[in-house]
Amino acid sequence: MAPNRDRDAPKRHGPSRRMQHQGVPGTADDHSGSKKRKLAAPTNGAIKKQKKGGAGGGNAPAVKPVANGGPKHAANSAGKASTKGSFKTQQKPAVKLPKKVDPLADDDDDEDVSDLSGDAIEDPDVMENGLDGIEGADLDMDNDEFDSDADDFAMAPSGSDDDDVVDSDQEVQKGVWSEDDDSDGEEALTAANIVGLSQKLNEEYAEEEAAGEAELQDAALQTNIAAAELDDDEEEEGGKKSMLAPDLQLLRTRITETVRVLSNFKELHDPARSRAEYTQALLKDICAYYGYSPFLAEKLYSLFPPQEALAFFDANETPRPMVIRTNTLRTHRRDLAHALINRGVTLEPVGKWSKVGLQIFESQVPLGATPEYLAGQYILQAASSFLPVMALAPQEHERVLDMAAAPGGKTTHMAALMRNTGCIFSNDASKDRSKGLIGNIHRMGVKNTIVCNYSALEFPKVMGGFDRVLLDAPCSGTGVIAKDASVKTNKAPDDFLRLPHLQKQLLLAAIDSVDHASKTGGYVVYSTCSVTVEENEQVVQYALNKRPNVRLVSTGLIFGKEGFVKYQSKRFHPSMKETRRYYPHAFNVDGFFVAKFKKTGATPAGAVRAQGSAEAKTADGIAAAADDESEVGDHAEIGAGEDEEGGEGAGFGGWDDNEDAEYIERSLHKAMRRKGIDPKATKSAAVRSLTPGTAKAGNGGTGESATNGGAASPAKEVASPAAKEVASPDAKAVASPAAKAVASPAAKGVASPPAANGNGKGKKEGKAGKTGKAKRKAG
Ligand SMILES: C[S@@+](CC[C@H](N)C(=O)[O-])C[C@H]1O[C@@H](n2cnc3c(N)ncnc32)[C@H](O)[C@@H]1O
Repeated sequence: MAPNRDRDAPKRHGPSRRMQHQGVPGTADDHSGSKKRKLAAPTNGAIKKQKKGGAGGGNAPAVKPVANGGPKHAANSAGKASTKGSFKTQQKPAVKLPKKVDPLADDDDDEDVSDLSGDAIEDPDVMENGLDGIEGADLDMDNDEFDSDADDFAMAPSGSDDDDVVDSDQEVQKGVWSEDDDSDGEEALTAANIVGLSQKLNEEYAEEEAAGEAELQDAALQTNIAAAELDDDEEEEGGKKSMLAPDLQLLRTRITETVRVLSNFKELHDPARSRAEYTQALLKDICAYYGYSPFLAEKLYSLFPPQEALAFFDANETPRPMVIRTNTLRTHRRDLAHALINRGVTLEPVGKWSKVGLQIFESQVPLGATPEYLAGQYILQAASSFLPVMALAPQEHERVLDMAAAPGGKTTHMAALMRNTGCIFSNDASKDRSKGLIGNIHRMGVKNTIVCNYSALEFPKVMGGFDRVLLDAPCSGTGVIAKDASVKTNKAPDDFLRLPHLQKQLLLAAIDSVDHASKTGGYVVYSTCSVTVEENEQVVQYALNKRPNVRLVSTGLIFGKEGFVKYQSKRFHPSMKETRRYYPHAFNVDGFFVAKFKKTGATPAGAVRAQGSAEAKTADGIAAAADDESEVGDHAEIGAGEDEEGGEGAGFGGWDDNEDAEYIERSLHKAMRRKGIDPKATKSAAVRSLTPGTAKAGNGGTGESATNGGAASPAKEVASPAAKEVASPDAKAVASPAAKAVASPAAKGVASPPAANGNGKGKKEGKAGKTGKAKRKAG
């Protein structure tokens, strides 16, 4: 039902969304909030960088359409202002591939380029591809995306000015992409791409024209449907739905008109109709036009003012641009661009905010099978997925945990930022998805990563004391509807209770796994590819309430909208402004949410134990779900559990059992059914032990209860030594018993007897939790 084209929509001025730059407009500077660390300087005649004048100077080269430049194809002036001058050359697709031009002049602005020894690469694939020199770059914020591994790459001594761009002689020797003349840099990329881009734009335009024509003809045929007949009441006649397809053009017109009225209600509304009536009518039309369930349409609509909501729904009809992330462990963006352009790929830098992303416009070759791909020089990754890692900003030599890591887009990005030093524990609950994770790690030359397969709820018992933790949480995927339109109809109210419940648990586990005393870190980043408040601000607020030892800090990301401090009747902590929301209509990236916490003190052992008890109880369900393909998608959730209020220390708390009991039960039943057990028919002790009511009366699932009999799960072997070895001071307090809990039947959930320790403690901790809540409650 969702239309592909929208003739009535206000014409976009500028390139189609696919062609638009992603993220921040070109005028933005580099990450302002971040200290930039520079890398090695050039050894042989550094390539000087000349900043382009004007706004967006040095931004990605623009490619203005050459022909048929109607409004739809006007260049995105904001993002591409700096490159207007280069356009003339595009008119001559004789494509004199410039001999001495840097195609990615933008890279020069921001990256430090080291001189690298040409014979330093181990990977034979890389050699085969003719990349006889690999250089790194200082790419994001305060992170350098170079491989500093001395075995692989020889780094030249540093010494350049921060703003200077340096490059190796090797690049100059490549001729085509010489940096000698930076002023030609943008032209070079433009020229190199222009044939493809022009052709693509012309084709797009022709396609749109043809589609428009067809739609007009359709509309002419359908004018038998009067506008009034589109009212739902009248759509049904004699209990039968009209057989006529809804007139999309009429619907669109009516949507636009209703939005116009709602945007200036006082002046424009019909006194006979209330605002609520207008809104209801609009939502019905939105459902009919875009194909959403009424429930989700309303949920998403309520996030924005009417006009913006419409832009959001529209943006979900258009795919985001395809983006690849350069793997700076293997190559340099400029080299990669060069290689791909030579293969007939039309591309340009993703935007000023990233120095590793390349936006793909067109490709003659499958991008998942090029020699460069197979050599691990890049990964196909949505631009928005760069953001959580940029916010986390892992440093070299740190210990980092990626809690929900498969298929590894963010793990491999982190490894590049850390230049393959330190250690990343890359965890995912799904064994199947972990295979892809392992594949990417190998392909991309990542050497500092240990892959594990736990439910992340089991951290920090498995191990703790990390310098940084990324929780890219399983979510509903309301930010990626353009990719997965099934989200429009397959989400129910239940999902927005069950998923947040799991997300809250995971976030507490993430916080408890971080070493607050880390000299370099002590940070947690929470992200989702969803835009709902339930999965974002509400989860973050929950963590603030339950863990007074964290506070929100700036993500350091230079674009994105502030998180909500207020949403409908809900009020969040004022620091929620530090979180960032991303929308397809605003930034041409997938919908996303990023929050960054700094941990300021240890989590009391009791709080961690209480948290752990619930996780242990549901571990079996989690394991079952983890390998259930039907459930595991990029935004699939695995497992949900319960917890008892617990933990030592005022202000710390576990779960609000009553609040969550219903969802937990449902989730447990679901897990049972997946295992082929009818939860109703089999009222076994095991099932009963998992139900919220009985569990509460039990032993709390602490270390003690965990040792009670039964065969150890495979987790035991992994968990015990690891926990002993690496637990941090605050994790240490709980490491041993907790590790046991992982290994024990309690961890397997159904097999363990209910934990003791219940009510008295629960009450006490509940009170403590309230104290924390009171402290944190937003004004
Ligand atoms: C949004 S995806 C992660 C994407 C990944 N960070 C990346 O960049 O490639 C969410 C992941 O969470 C995993 N997951 C779901 N429930 C989990 C749990 N309880 N513990 C650990 N991982 C879980 C899913 O298997 C899925 O791979």
